[in-house]
Amino acid sequence: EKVAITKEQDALVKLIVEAYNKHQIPQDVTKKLLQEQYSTEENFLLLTEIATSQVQVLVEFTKNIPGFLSLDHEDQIALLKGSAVEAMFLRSAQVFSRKMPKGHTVVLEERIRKSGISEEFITPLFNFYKSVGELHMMLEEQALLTAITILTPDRPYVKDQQAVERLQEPMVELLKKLCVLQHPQEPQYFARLLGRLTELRTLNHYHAEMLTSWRVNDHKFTPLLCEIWDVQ
Ligand SMILES: CC(C)c1onc(-c2c(Cl)cccc2Cl)c1COc1ccc(-c2ccc3[nH]c(C(=O)O)cc3c2)cc1
Repeated sequence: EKVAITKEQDALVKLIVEAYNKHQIPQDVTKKLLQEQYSTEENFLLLTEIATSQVQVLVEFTKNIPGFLSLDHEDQIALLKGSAVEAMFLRSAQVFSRKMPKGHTVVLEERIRKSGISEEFITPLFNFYKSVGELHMMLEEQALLTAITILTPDRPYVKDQQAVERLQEPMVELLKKLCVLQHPQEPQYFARLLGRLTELRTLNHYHAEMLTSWRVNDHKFTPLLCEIWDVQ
């Protein structure tokens, strides 16, 4: 039967996209990608600054997700902590595929490759970036997929999982409809998007190892990253 977006769904996607566009890393932070030195230390410090700014952006985006602020406050924290790494992988991957301002993509890749991350994590990391790039996601899809990732009910320490499911389900239904409408020639497109969420979960594991190896080499993180990643 004909798939159609309801008035409510149209309002929801507009709210999510507006929040997604409104909260971006400030230019003065990302333009440092082109300016600072290229030592492993400098790269790590710059990526730490960008990640910290990205977390702040993520928190603001999350607060704009309809219904999120009505959740139990401890569950709000549990969802943010549980999804931060996945949301940042998704955001940095989308930025790669959306071709950042002149040359940022190449420079960001260079700095990630030379920031003290061991080779065994570099490969899955850039495979993920490539698989997201190949999807050529539209802005609405990127914004909804990020909101769906954040509203994952089975994160550690979430008490009222049903309340989170009630927020996530309409978003998944909406994304499914959008995929059918915007990619009619590719019936598997929605399934491929959800496949990325599964791949994101595996990256969480790699990231925990990345953090450990950085800490072993006495790398310092910012207070916000320590809080959201439970390090130091
Ligand atoms: C603490 C640092 C070293 C760190 O630890 N893990 C990761 C880490 C890593 Cl490498 C990979 C994936 C996830 C994490 Cl979470 C990072 C660096 O994290 C980020 C790197 C880049 C970006 C990012 C996001 C949006 C952007 N827009 C632009 C622009 O130019 O417009 C640049 C940019 C960069 C976000 C997080």
